[in-house]
Amino acid sequence: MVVIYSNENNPSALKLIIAHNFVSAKFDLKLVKPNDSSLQEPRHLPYLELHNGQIIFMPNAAICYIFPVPEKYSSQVNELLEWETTILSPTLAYTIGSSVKNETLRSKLQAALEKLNTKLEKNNYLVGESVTSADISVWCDIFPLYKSPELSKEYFSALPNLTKWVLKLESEPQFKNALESFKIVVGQEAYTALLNGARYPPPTVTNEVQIKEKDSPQHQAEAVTSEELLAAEKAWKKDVSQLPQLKKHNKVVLPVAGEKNIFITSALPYVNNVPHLGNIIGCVLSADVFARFSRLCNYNTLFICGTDEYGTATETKALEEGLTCKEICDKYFKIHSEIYKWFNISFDHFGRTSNPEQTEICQDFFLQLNSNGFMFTQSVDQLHCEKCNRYLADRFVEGGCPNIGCSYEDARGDQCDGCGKLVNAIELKNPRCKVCGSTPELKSSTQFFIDLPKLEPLLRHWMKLSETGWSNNAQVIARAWLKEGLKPRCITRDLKWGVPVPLDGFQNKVFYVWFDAPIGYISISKAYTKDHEKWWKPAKDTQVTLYQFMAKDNVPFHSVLFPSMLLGTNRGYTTVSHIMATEYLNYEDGKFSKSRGIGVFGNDAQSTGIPSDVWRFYLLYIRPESQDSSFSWSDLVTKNNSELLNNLGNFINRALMFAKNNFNKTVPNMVPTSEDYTLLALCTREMKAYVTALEKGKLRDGIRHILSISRHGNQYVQVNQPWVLCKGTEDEKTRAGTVIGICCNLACLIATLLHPYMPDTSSSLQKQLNASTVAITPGNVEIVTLLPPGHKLGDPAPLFAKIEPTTAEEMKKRFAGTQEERKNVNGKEKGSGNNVDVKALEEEVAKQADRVRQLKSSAKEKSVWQPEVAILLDLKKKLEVAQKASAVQNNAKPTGIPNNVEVSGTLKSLQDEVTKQGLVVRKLKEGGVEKSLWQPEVDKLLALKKQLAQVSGEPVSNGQKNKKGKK
Ligand SMILES: Nc1ncnc2c1ncn2[C@@H]1O[C@H](COP(=O)(O)OP(=O)(O)OP(=O)(O)O)[C@@H](O)[C@H]1O
Ligand SMILES: N[C@@H](CCS)C(=O)O
Repeated sequence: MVVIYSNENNPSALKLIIAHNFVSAKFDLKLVKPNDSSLQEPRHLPYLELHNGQIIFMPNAAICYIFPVPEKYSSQVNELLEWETTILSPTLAYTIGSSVKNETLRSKLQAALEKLNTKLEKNNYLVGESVTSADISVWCDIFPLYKSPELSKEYFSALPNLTKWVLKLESEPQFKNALESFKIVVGQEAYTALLNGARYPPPTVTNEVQIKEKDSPQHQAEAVTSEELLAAEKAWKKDVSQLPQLKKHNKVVLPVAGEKNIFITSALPYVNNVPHLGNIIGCVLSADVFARFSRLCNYNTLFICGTDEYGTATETKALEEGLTCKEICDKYFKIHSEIYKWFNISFDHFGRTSNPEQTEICQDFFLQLNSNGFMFTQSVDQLHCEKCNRYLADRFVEGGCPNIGCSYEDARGDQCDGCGKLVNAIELKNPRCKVCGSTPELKSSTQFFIDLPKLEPLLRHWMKLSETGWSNNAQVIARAWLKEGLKPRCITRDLKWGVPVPLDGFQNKVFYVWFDAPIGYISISKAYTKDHEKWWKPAKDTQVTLYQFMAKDNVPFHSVLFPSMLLGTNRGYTTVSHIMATEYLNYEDGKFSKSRGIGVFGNDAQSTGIPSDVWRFYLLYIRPESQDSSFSWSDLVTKNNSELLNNLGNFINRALMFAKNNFNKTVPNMVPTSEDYTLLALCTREMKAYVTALEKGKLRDGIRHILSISRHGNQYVQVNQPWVLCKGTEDEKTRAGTVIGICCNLACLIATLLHPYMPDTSSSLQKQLNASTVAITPGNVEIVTLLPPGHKLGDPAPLFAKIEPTTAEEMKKRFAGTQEERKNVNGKEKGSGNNVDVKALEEEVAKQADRVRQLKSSAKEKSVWQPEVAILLDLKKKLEVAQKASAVQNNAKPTGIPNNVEVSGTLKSLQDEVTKQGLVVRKLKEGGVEKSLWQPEVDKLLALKKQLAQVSGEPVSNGQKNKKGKK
């Protein structure tokens, strides 16, 4: 059951109730007292508690969760919601809620209402043709204003569209019903409550709470307790020379007795393609943020990963590219390594499962489990293709889905993309070999099985002790597996590419990829250090905590199969204590897919010119933590421009520029008042919540707490107006110094907190502050004076650049379809379409060149025009490809193709020919035949590839000959 928790009269709760009235799902509403000790930290009311215990605190996020925004309006709605949070709501609170009248704020409120009035000139709703979250949120803000006759007269009399809209919504059943069931106060009282913290109820009774009314309006609509205030003051005055220093990172990290030893792995990516954004956030990026945070806490941290190179995913790719499996692994290992480097993933070691250590450890594991009685053999029916003379691994066979109710024709041998369910290859209807298309036959073969039912009692006992630290989905998935009862699992295959089974009679078989893949964690750490057993079999006085990051589909293997293997050896291996599994990231509401080439891939991200830190930020901001989430280009642009540029960047740049221009790049003398300690107390709250979130692996929440600190900072600057104070009396000048000094210190704190999320930005900010990263002490989170008065700052520079909103549409177009289709530049094989594409691209290039020229001549920073230059270069490259392809089509047959190779006319059939010829070459090479026999076939393959390259405009994908430069 989803529950809305609120105190009485809370206007933000009204928002959630209205949103709830728009959907059929039924939630519970629980009215609570702000000082109820069972309230979830940080006790912001209202909040939404989901089925899985997840809490959503931000009212706008909760509205969008309850009543999702239609995709096509998401960017407009998000922009309005952002404006509501940062401008409308605080302006209302300060202007109407404060007893002190302020003309500047009054006109700001008037301007905000006028903006809404203009928006509603031609429309019935703020966005689109029906109510969205934006209408609900804004309406609840201004309804109490409209309901006060006096205030209504003052603010609404000249705003007919806005008035009409308020009344129209009030009469709609969802609004009417909510107002009847949940009373709110109207008029000034509503906004005073907002200003004084009704929205953020304090944890203790009101008389202990500092609610201040001064001459100027408060900078926060929140209250802090006297304890929080005292603690903030004490921390600020602390002698910082005693603080723990950040430990130096050892070249080889080993666990140490008595210390916190954190061992982190991220799922080992297959080498069947470039990783896409889903793979990146699901595994390596999430693990990286956690590893960086762990190092910031001075924990002894080891982070390893590597490519998962065996199995049919590799074989399929090898066939597709006409390379050997080894060549595919080498090629993609390099590509993966480069992409992760670009994303700044801080592995201590990035290895590969094709290393010799893998064979040694994997075979040893098997023999040990076998001798412990956890293996048995059994005859298995498998599909065999006579024509290819091989057993067909799951990925090499396709056919009709056997699952009831699904009629998908192209189900894979392991899983059906139509219904998403697992498939047993031998049950496929009308199976066909993916390589040659012929119908395979059923044949028997003896295989090894791991006896999971026999291991089940050990596993159950272990799981009871371990699962509490797992993400919720990991617990649910693992329990579901156990509930069904474990079944034996076949762990050998009749394939060549893999770790050979080390037993007589089985030499032609290899281990199934999911038996060997998790062993990769051990072999990769062995490749990193010969002392790897200190991590895997720690001494009695040394505690190692293993965190494993992955997406949900990997959970069964990490929660059931691998632990069973480890327990079954009975050698005291370290087992996982925290399975940190994400849900799935979707691509603009479709599914990312590596094998099908759908979505944005690591190299695509690089080619956009958007810095890797912005990618990291956005992926973490939308991390699919408790449910699937969607990557959307327009949302990426909105979040960059609102959160990074307008919020975070604006706060930091404002503070540092002000210090440069008015205080000679030096932290001024600071004389903090209780108002400043209130700010510090609020930021301490956010910092504590940040540490708690990160410790639990709630990376998505962590970044929001950093953004809240800069939001507090922006409000503080806005209210204190140091630019005015600076021109005033000596006291006012001192006050300006205090404000700016505190802001520089908050910027320094942000630089540290940002390090796990945006390492480049963090170090660039540190350079601007002339400071270094400080350690975080999770047991004692406080804000100290990191930059004392007199500290010399560096040179300020903008941290983020605006991304033009038009970029979203451009990128959406550019990355539509599959990787293959993109390479083909909008379907060259359709013949006449080509010249049109060339023309369209020429126009795009001209337009983009103009944009770049204008930006450069407007003397904007390089960081502003650089992304646009990258887009231009990419467009030019595409144009060149399209021009070449167009020339090929117009000339019927490309030059340089030997006569024995026919030009097939279509790109698709050429690709098929390359795949088939690749298979012929591979079979000959792997079959050990003489070079004189396979060389002519290699030549034919190269000629075909060349022809394909000319038609597709892509460079020839090299075989060894090219690599060695012999050609
Ligand atoms: N959309 C996604 N969101 C988050 N994690 C993902 C997503 N897709 C895959 N992963 C994770 O990335 C890793 C590699 O996945 P995999 O190679 O199977 O990619 P894939 O795109 O799902 O493959 P395919 O569609 O080709 O079967 C796995 O740990 C998987 O859980
Ligand atoms: N290669 C697997 C993970 C192995 S740990 C995957 O990418 O899903």
